[in-house]
Amino acid sequence: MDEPKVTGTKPKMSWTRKILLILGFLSTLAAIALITVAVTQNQPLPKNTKYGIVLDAGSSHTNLYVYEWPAEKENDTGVVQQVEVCKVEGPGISGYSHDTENAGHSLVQCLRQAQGVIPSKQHQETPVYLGATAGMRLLSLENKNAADKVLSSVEKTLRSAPFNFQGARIISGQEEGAYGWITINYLLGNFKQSGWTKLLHSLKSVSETSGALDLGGASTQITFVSDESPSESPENLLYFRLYGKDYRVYTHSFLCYGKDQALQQKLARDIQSTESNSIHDPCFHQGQLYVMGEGNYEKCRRSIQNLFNKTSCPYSSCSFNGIYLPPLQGDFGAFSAFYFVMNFLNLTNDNPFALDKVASAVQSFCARPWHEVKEAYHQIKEKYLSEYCFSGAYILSLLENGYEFNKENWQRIHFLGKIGSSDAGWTLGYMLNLTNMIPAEEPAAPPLSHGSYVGLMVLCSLVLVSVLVLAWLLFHKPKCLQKGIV
Ligand SMILES: O=P(O)(O)OP(=O)(O)OP(=O)(O)OC[C@H]1O[C@@H](n2cnc3c(O)ncnc32)[C@H](O)[C@@H]1O
Ligand SMILES: [Ca+2]
Repeated sequence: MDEPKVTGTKPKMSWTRKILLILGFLSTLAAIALITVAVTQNQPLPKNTKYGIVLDAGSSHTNLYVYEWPAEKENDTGVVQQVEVCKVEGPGISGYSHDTENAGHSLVQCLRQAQGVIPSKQHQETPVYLGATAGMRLLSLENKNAADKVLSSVEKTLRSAPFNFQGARIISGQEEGAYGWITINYLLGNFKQSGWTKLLHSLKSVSETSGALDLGGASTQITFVSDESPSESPENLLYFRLYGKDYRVYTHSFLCYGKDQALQQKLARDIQSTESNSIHDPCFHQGQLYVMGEGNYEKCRRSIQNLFNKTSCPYSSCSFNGIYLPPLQGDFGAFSAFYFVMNFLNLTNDNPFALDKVASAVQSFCARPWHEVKEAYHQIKEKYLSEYCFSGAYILSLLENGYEFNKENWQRIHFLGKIGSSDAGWTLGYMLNLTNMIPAEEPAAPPLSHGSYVGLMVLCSLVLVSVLVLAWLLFHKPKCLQKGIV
């Protein structure tokens, strides 16, 4: 058998193989360079943060909120968050009706605090808004001139701050309700309508937004999506188109049914109905000063119930005072004094209690003598402490007798103070609206994030190298395999 001839010269490489070899080598180098550049050089751009300030000029006090958000994502839902809150010293601005000049001055310290939070080079571009609520609504009804002077005073101070002043005005009860509803649903991510969330929402039969219950010092609001059609009371309806979806929202604001005004209404009734010189009030702890507390929850509930006129209703259903209320729909977020009081009584939904348990907890608290309560909670401001019994009973009356929550739907109320880092309240929704940050249509899909971009680069490079290596192996079969010699 002839042996294969062995010659001293190496077999010559074909041109195709040479080109492939060079290409393979260059591609490998390119892929290594790409990966190195993607991982080491392509860092995300420095964060471009924007800021906004809203002052909530409530009846009991003013709060200043600073919000921040990434500039490139401002139209996304859920990206704005609270970074600072400053409680203004002293009363709400309506408390300056006899000292109007000083209303503005009271805000100076909190404005300084905001200057410390926001980088100075961004002060001029940062919008600042002030919205006044029920205290100023009442003052404006009683004394329009004093209310105007208070507003001019706060405007003067806000204009002299280094921010971009955008207005100081009294907002309506409907706006207060609507912006509170927008705030909590924005923060809860209920407006998110992309990918899986969209699919889930379309499968869910329950309401996909949460109703809002706000209890202030001078007014209270109830706001929720209502499918009741046609509405018996169109003036209570608002229509929104947010992130590509339509919402039909019922809202009502009850002036004088905030917890301070309700207490005043009740005490005024007590005074009218008493013949003696001192008031015996079942809503205050026994032994309390000024008002002779009786610590009687049941009697307290009965006397509060008189504040809600349920005798006439021109509609198929009413809350109270002849105001239309459609059937309650979905879950509710209850904030401001709803939360302060229930949180103090340890009755928030972190440990959900049935309605009768809540009532008996308030009952036992009311029954404790004042000296014992004062000793047990000496760290709590006496004004708040002395009123928790009344406030607990008032909240239950408002929810049960006013809005007709019952033991079946009670668990649908969630008492919440904050959502993430942001306080629940109307201010965030107000700013989102005024800065056009809640688009009517869903924003276009965002471009790739930095992480996804790097990942994709690495993956493409690896695929490229693998393909070239495979091609090389196929073309570069050892001679023996090509000739079928094993
Ligand atoms: O909305 P309006 O009616 O204008 O009032 P407001 O904005 O001033 O009302 P808040 O929600 O700030 O407070 C509601 C009530 O709760 C009281 N309050 C505030 N902080 C509290 C706390 O920590 N504990 C108990 N009560 C509190 C406050 O005095 C009011 O009576
Ligand atoms: Ca308020």
